[in-house]
Amino acid sequence: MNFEDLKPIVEGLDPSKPLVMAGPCSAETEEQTLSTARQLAMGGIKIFRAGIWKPRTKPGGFEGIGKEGLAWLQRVREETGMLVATEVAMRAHVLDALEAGVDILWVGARTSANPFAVQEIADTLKEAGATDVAVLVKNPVNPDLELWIGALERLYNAGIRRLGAIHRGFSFYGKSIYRNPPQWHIPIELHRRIPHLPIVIDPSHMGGKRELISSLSQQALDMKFAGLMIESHCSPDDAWSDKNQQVTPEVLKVILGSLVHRNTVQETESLQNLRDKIDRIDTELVEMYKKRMDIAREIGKYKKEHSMPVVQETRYNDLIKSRVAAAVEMGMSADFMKTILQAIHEESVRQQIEVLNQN
Ligand SMILES: O=C(O)C(=O)C[C@]1(C(=O)O)C=C[C@@H](O)C=C1
Repeated sequence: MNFEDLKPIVEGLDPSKPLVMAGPCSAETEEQTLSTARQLAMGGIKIFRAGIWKPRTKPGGFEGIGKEGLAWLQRVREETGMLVATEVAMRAHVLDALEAGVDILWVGARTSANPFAVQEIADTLKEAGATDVAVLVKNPVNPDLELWIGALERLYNAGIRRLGAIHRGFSFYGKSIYRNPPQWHIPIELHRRIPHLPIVIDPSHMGGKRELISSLSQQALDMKFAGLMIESHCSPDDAWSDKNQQVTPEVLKVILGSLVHRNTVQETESLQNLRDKIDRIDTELVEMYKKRMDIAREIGKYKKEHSMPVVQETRYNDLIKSRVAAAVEMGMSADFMKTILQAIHEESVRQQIEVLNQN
């Protein structure tokens, strides 16, 4: 599926600028919704987001104001002229949101991980003849690119052409500075696979902390993603959900104003020279890997003759330790070097198993 006939998420916005959606995690009261919306509109925001139905991890928390909040979104639309967006997770949400004239629906990370729920949303939109509404699909909580693409395909098959993706980072068990680590290679691969699909970055959910919003937004722009969805609340510390990751409209304006837009497409000779150097180094690297694999195969023969197991943990651990230390010394990250060594080791083991199985 090539998604070639996609339409813009919304009409009338400058396509050379990132699309910015902002608003509170949840619509809590009419006053909080409208006050936030008015301030955002004054700051130049054109798309207002607010959660009405909130899929929370555990029961007992604030699960969204429900249908009542849709009337507040309608008021936001009428008063400020902003477009409005909310999350839908099932048929009833879709029907209520469509009836209220919501412009953009998004499918949340917990829902996009469930093909039955996504299909229900897609079928409901098709049955309602609402294929011109914009739908953004958040990545599934787990880093499964195919599942994410599958969700997009279900909506595309239902006739949705104002389609986009939202990258909000992936669930993670353990310690990380991020609430949902970005794992940028996954949205980069999504862009490679579906180049026409706009991908909006959600730094609020990625970082989980307001201090990280600015740097994550800058990274998103530097990687040329299509837009940003940032949580903004008129009084973040009093928010009923996700208070740590929301900023006031005023702070949001400062963050957006300080982002650097690197839009130059012109390529000079000096850039070409640098790229030529990288090409040569990459060629050398590939040749070096080949040499390394040839030696690994020789070791494979030795292991076959001496009935030694292929994986040698002590050697492998020593090797990681020394290479990682050297890389860190040279200013590279330990994770980067570990990832490379793991990939090399995997291929080395694969080659040796091949040797072992030869007659
Ligand atoms: O030193 C060995 O025994 C090897 O087979 C080489 C090698 C490697 O690629 O560096 C591969 C597999 C082992 O687990 C350890 C190291």
